[in-house]
Amino acid sequence: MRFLFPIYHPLHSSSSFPSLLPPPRSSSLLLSPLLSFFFSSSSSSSSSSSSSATEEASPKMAPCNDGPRGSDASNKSRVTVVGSGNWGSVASKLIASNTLKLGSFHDEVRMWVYEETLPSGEKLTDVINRTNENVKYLPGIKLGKNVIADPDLENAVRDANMLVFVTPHQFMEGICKRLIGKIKKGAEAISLIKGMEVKMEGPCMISTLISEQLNVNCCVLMGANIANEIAVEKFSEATVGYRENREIAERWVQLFSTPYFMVTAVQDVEGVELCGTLKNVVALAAGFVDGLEMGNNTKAAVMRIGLREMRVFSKLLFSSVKDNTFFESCGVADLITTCLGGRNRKVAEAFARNGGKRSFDELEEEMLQGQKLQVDTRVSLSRAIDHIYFLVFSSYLKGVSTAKEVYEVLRNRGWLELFPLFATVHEIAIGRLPPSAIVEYSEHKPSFVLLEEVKTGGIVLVSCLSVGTESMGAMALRRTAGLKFVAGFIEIDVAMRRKGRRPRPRHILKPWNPPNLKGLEGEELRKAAIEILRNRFGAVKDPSRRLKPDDPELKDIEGICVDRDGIVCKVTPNAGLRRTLEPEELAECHREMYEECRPHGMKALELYHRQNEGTCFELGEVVRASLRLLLGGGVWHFKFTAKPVNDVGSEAGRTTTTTTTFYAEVHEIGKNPAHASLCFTIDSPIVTGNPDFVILKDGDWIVYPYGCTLCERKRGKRVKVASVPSKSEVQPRRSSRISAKHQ
Ligand SMILES: NC(=O)c1ccc[n+]([C@@H]2O[C@H](COP(=O)([O-])OP(=O)(O)OC[C@H]3O[C@@H](n4cnc5c(N)ncnc54)[C@H](O)[C@@H]3O)[C@@H](O)[C@H]2O)c1
Ligand SMILES: O=P(O)(O)OC[C@H](O)CO
Repeated sequence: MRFLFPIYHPLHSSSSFPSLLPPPRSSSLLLSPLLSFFFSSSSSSSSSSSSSATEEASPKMAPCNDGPRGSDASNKSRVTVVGSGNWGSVASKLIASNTLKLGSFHDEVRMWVYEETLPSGEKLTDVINRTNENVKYLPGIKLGKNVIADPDLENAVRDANMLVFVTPHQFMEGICKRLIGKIKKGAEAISLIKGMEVKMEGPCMISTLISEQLNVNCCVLMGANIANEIAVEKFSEATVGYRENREIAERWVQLFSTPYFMVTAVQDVEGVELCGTLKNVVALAAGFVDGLEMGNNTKAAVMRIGLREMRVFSKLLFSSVKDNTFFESCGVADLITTCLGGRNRKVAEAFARNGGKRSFDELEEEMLQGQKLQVDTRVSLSRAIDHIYFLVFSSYLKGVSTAKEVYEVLRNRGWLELFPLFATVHEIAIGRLPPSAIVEYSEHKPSFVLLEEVKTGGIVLVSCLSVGTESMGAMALRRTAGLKFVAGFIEIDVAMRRKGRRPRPRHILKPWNPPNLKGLEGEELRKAAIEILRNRFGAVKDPSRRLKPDDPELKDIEGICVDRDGIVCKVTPNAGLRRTLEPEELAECHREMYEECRPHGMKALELYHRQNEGTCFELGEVVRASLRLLLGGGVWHFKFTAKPVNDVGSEAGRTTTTTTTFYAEVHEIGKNPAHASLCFTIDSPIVTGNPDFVILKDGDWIVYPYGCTLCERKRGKRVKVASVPSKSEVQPRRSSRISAKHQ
């Protein structure tokens, strides 16, 4: 028997496999107008069954035949495969077998070939078209007579409605550039490429690159798919990841599914793509273990840790990534197959056997027969540059370049210690560590645990420099450690800055701060903060000293972060912020905070306001009340327009209409809202003052710090225009104080 378990394969319901699954659904989804670009009216009226991509992955129920073969040719989908390597050729074979059967596709499948001259002197394209075999990348396998090799990229894609991208990822940027403006309007794309690009702005998934550059929707298809095995029709599975349009995902499922290639769809493009990408790094680790003959238990351990790093990394990069995706073919199955039988594993094993003395490039060239680059001296200059780039900077061995790319991300985001396996693999690959280091990182392991603890309500110690940075601290944490909500803060303002100026102590203390910090200001606060550093981290032996960014005493504190002004601005022993955010990132944090949190905050404020009509509150109370109403922690952002200052008793009766932005943060310790604390900071070019606030209502919210000074900019200078009354002058008419702390 070929399979150990019964399988219903819907595309071929005549399959001899017994069905365990429900019968195929009707084809109603295929009739959707959304798919009109795919389907002719005749094919729509087909009585065949449809596949249905569901949010939860489920075996697809694609029709045997989605329309009569005689469908109107003008409405049929044309498929082009961009790429013709080992997997590209197998993908073309799979697709070609289906386009012959499915009425809504043109029979012909175009396959773009990166032209090469074979040792015989013939062009690879000509040989493929003559023999129906990719003699270089998939020898011995007939692709199907309807696969037409085309060396002209622009020509190959011109008429395609469905584009399948399957080249080594390093080439995609160049390919996309060439294709801008050349793609048919309304075309759909899918990427089979395992890898990612790391740009200045951060990591970029290949599907995103394709979508953005070519202005197309792009799904992904990944899975446990060693091409040579699928080429000889050994059973395997794959996962299509889609963003929103599940009907399009179904169409891809239909195009790829065969009795020996079972495709399911999940609504998680990033998750699927990251699985396919990151498992290559783990496969290198597995190869090192094999090369060192460490045995199966060690290999399994490396795979488990690798899977965990894959999941954490993916979720930190994209909060939308779903856990279930890791149980699909693209996840654990691809990880296993690659760690058992992939090329990455194979070359990594040889690397370790050679004690890391022979480079990956050298081994790859020697071992991956038929799948390595041969520089063609007759290629054009741009091709030659591509070749050189390819030889120098990249490798067919996706794992090696992906390990480097992942490492870049980890380093940029301060996550290196959170991902010891990923980091170690790269360091071994570049010769910085010996292969044996693959099992020597266990001391870093607690980082994971603590990261997760933080997520579920642990305490993060944060020290912030100045007004505004506490919000940023929260956002920075969210960015660098991927925390959805910051569980709690202790803020300490440890040092002051600006040369030549007397340090101006500021403090923003949380009600739940440890007693030794509460109410402290200035020098006292600084000393207390240093005490924390001393006691908790064993740093800062001389408390009278000002801390510096590169202070040797801070060097061993995990997670220390020093801000641009040279102030220790954050200590997160385990949460992951290892650097100061760049200005653009700060701006991004502001934006995120605004977009994500504003609706909740405004809703809460409005609700509270309605319940307390005409009352004058402290902002803190409103926020505390908001917290109670929403029963949640988090970081909320409020934006207020400052009203004429005479509303709050301006001296001169002058007005200012500058928009002022406040950030209100609500922190939660554990899940108990009664233990919530809050802080709020003001980030405004016009308002200075201490962090107590008054709100007056006059058609709109007006929020000012008590006793603040309102200024206007005149000829570049700040000029005082009004003072807001002090707290004692503005007594709330009705105080509904809710002591947020430890009630
Ligand atoms: N091979 C597999 O088993 C397998 C399985 C699943 C996914 N994948 C993924 O599919 C993608 C393609 O891999 P593959 O195995 O088809 O390729 P491959 O490694 O077998 O072949 C490399 C391909 O790159 C082409 N190439 C060389 N220089 C080029 C250039 N300058 N510009 C454009 N193309 C150039 C070659 O012509 C060849 O088609 C990769 O992302 C890989 O991770 C591979
Ligand atoms: O041979 P590898 O290591 O490139 O892996 C091949 C495929 O990605 C397995 O799914």
